[in-house]
Amino acid sequence: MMADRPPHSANPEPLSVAGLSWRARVLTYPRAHVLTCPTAHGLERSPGPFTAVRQQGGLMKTGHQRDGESTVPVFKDFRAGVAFRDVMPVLASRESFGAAIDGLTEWSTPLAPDYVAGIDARGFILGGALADRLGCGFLAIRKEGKLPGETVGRTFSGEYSTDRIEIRKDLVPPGARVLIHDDIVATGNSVAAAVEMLEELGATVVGITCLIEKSFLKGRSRVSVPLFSVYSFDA
Ligand SMILES: O=P(O)(O)OC[C@H]1O[C@H](OP(=O)(O)OP(=O)(O)O)[C@H](O)[C@@H]1O
Ligand SMILES: Nc1ncnc2[nH]cnc12
Repeated sequence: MMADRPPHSANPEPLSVAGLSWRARVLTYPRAHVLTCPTAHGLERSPGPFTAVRQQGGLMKTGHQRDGESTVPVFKDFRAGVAFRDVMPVLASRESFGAAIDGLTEWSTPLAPDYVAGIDARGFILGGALADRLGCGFLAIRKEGKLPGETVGRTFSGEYSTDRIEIRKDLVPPGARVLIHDDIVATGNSVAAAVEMLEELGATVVGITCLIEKSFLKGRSRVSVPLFSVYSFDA
């Protein structure tokens, strides 16, 4: 099945992303291809271009931003002395946004989720785009007090704050296959709380994706489901 995704009419010229043109990326990850991807049904599939990009030293490189350090700058005095990684430049760049969503889609497709659950608030941005690429519904895991109706929730502490997150009970069918997405996994306590809440509702959490992982905090050890990060920082 080939592309049914409309051309990117605002930017018709091909863009270079790690040696791949925008046109090539569109053809590689068309909506129709994602929806019918053989791996979603347990068959083999050759690695896509994002795999090749990640093999070049472990960090995604784009034509404009050469490495993760410059793409995801650190602000040291922003929140309680934590090395705050700002995702906004990644999202602001059409190229790095596109390459990130390609990578997240490539990794998630074989897991065949029914829903992407994004964590309030930054997890909604790429989480929503990913749900659309995967042909999934989107579940909002919100901060305390934002959702009507019956909810389940968990309270946890992260790098710089203590928060409570909640999800509506009635929107998660028992047995649903759910992929969790957040912008950053630091301590891992947010995604661990999200896994617990979804499992309490009878869902199966098939995987976790994030844009950035502070791998030295070992957040992925807090969960027992596969976790994928676009950028991983070990300091
Ligand atoms: O792995 P952890 O240590 O739990 O940290 C990761 C979480 O911390 C941030 O949440 P914050 O409440 O600051 O997010 P927002 O700006 O998206 O509201 C981030 O968006 C993740 O949700
Ligand atoms: N170091 C960090 N930078 C940005 N967002 C975060 N959320 C939790 N830790 C963070």
